[in-house]
Amino acid sequence: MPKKEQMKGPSWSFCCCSQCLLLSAVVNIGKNLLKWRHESDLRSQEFTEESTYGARSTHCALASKKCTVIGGSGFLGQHMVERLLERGYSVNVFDIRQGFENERVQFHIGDLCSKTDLLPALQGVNIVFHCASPAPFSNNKELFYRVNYTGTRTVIQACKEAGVQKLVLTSSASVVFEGKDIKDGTEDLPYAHNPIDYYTETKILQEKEVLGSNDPANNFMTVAIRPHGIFGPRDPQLVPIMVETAKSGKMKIMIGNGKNLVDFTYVENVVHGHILAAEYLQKDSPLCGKAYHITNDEPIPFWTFISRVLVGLNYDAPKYKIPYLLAYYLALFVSFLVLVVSPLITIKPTFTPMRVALAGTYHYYSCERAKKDMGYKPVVSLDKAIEKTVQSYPQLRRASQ
Ligand SMILES: NC(=O)C1=CN([C@@H]2O[C@H](COP(=O)(O)OP(=O)(O)OC[C@H]3O[C@@H](n4cnc5c(N)ncnc54)[C@H](OP(=O)(O)O)[C@@H]3O)[C@@H](O)[C@H]2O)C=CC1
Ligand SMILES: CC(C)CCC[C@@H](C)[C@H]1CC[C@H]2C3=C(CC[C@]12C)[C@@]1(C)CCC(=O)C[C@@H]1CC3
Repeated sequence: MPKKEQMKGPSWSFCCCSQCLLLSAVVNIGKNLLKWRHESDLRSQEFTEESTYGARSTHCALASKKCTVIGGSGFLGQHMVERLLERGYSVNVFDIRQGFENERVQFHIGDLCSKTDLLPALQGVNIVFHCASPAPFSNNKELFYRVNYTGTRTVIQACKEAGVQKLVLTSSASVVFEGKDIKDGTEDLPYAHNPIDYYTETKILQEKEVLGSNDPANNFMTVAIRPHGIFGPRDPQLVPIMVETAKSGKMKIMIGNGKNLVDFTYVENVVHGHILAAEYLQKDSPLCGKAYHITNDEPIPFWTFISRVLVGLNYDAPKYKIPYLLAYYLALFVSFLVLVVSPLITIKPTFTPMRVALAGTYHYYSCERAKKDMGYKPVVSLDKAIEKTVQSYPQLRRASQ
């Protein structure tokens, strides 16, 4: 709407004859209209330029910018919160712990499995981002089932009850991965019949629940984002595990021939994909009830990525190679031994069949659907992402010898 002063009546000039008055009024109205049109063009131009989120986001961005990030204290969640605040959203965080301090964020501490805990965090909120999960390497099956599956059902119920309109789930590209090569996999691939671990099994159940609950007729729309191999500053997992493995001297051998391409996705690109999805998710949009791969769109040989990060942190790149199948059966054998001795001692092996599969096979995914339906394009290239990540871990850098 034009501002008040632009709406004010025409200003009268010195001659008072009726023709002149009429002419002057018409001229002034014309001028004001032109001025308003120009300013409104500028405003929309400003929005489009400032926004990488496309024209269709205008409605959402102006109408409602209140959201809750479930899992907002975690690695991805914190990056989500930072970007959402920059984009002018008002942000609630719901998490089992408070991971950081920020006076602009309203924290709600609770367990997502409890609707009573959730409901206060969802009042007056239009969009919910659900990116909470137990850590993927946990062995606690019951916890995965409770949080990822039944907990997500509770999130859906609570969203509906609180009148939330959009639910954006952080799923995982691994929901279609069975430990066998996937090259440029699309979202049409079926869910894994034999998921690589229990974490993935419950991510499948979770995604099905969220997409199945999409109900635009009742003003409840859902979408699932499937990232893969998220990395970036403050990640407590990927880079620290790599460095830990290198420090213990176990990072000397490459699994397979070193050529297998994999997606590693910079956290800011993952965040960008989530926000785009939220802003493009409208009643009539193709996003409703669908899953979207979000990657860096630059698959890289697994061992090249590992080597670049390690060398960047002053560790040696792995040099030797072991055939993939040999490594896989060795890891199976190790798991068997660990199981046998488990009543006596608890061992957590680094070398697991799941990690061998992740390290030795091709698994990269097409993000064409996200490009087409929401204009997705990575905002940070892989080179820049690796550079930024390496720089962000000075404490993990090996001192020069
Ligand atoms: N990291 C990756 O490479 C990939 C991750 N994903 C998905 O992305 C999402 C975010 O992952 P990431 O940021 O790495 O994970 P984090 O573990 O860093 O963040 C998850 C957050 O959720 C919290 N949380 C766990 N259980 C509950 C609960 N019952 N109620 C409330 N909060 C809870 C965690 O608390 P606490 O730390 O105390 O457990 C943590 O703060 C997850 O859904 C994951 O499955 C998908 C693909 C790849
Ligand atoms: C010890 C080395 C041989 C491997 C070190 C790197 C790994 C820690 C990571 C390489 C691929 C990553 C990955 C995940 C976790 C960390 C890696 C195994 C996920 C399992 C995280 C959760 C998901 O949803 C899927 C990810 C696939 C890739």
